[in-house]
Amino acid sequence: MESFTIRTPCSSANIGPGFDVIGLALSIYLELEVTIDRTKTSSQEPLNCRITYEGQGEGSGEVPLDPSANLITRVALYVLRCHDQRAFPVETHVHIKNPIPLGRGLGSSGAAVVAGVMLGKEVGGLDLSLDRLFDFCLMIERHPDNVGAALFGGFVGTYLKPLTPEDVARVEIPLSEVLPAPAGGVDTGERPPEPPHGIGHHIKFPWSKEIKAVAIIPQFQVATAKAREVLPTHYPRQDVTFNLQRIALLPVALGQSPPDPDLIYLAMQDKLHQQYRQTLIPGLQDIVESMSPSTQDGLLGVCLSGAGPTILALATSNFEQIADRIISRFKQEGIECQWLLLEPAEGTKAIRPA
Ligand SMILES: Nc1ncnc2c1ncn2[C@@H]1O[C@H](COP(=O)(O)OP(=O)(O)OP(=O)(O)O)[C@@H](O)[C@H]1O
Ligand SMILES: N[C@@H](CCO)C(=O)O
Repeated sequence: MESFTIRTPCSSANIGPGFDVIGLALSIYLELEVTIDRTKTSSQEPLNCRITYEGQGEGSGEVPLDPSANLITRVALYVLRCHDQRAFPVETHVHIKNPIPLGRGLGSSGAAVVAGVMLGKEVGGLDLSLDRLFDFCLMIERHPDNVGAALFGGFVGTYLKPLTPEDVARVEIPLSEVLPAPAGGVDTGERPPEPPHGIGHHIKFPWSKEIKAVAIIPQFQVATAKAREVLPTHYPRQDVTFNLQRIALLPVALGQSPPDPDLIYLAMQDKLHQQYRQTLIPGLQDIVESMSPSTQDGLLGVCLSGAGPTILALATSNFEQIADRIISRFKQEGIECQWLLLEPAEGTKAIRPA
């Protein structure tokens, strides 16, 4: 019996001004426990793959367990089919352990996509570099910040290379043509469109060891697609300049030891997405504007995590006090929250027993 575990961190995208650019991998991990029984020659399971989901896991009862409908296994099948493997090896079992809350701004879909490409690589015995896996991720999740952080780990800046018009057309292929058909769909035997080479790139930034991340997680979901629909298609020039000025500071400010709270607070301001998402996340604007290092000891800065509704506070101390203030502000809106103290995490790994 062959067995291995894939471990992928959650992530917080944007960190204020770095919309669709900056990502931070954080210490909650999606784990896939994978076994392949190579002694079997045939399987009763659809696509030779049985999925089980840890009972208490986030998304349990919500996430489909059919391998042609589950995001993780659909992504793995996409990678396999690009390499002329139509199904999983006989007989594959994927047990999903997921503590990452879904639709909360902690990169659950990014983690699922990254875990999926790694699953495809491992079960298919494919020789694919992390950079090539990033290309596959970007055919599915079109903004690079969450998948870049989840794949490579740490605090990253991500960027897309300018593509030829032909490649632009290829990356804009509808998801339905990239991912295998969901349950009930017919396998036409066709090869899906492969990603162009080197679509996405990343650079790792230093992270000051003193800085921890307090994640305040409201008990409601905001789908990323919805949180992108509320954004304008055009921005005033002064708002773009505002973000450019801050993005130039952010990686330097968060890498300095000891951290400079006033610089970090300034560097985490945003005018491109947070104010528009207030319509979906009651209290958001007040939370990011009302707390600062001068009113709260230990605080460095506050922002929306990804597309929300989670709030990310960066801090060096007084974590519980900071979380309590944000939780009580959400309470005024009738919203309950939980909070977690998180640290930067390493990237995705496939771990095989020694
Ligand atoms: N472990 C998982 N297994 C299968 N599907 C998942 C899993 N995790 C997330 N998903 C899918 O991703 C969706 C959530 O993705 P969405 O992009 O809306 O939010 P998010 O990734 O949690 O937040 P953000 O992108 O703002 O950080 C879920 O509704 C589900 O369809
Ligand atoms: N950069 C993305 C992250 C969410 O997945 C956004 O803010 O929409």
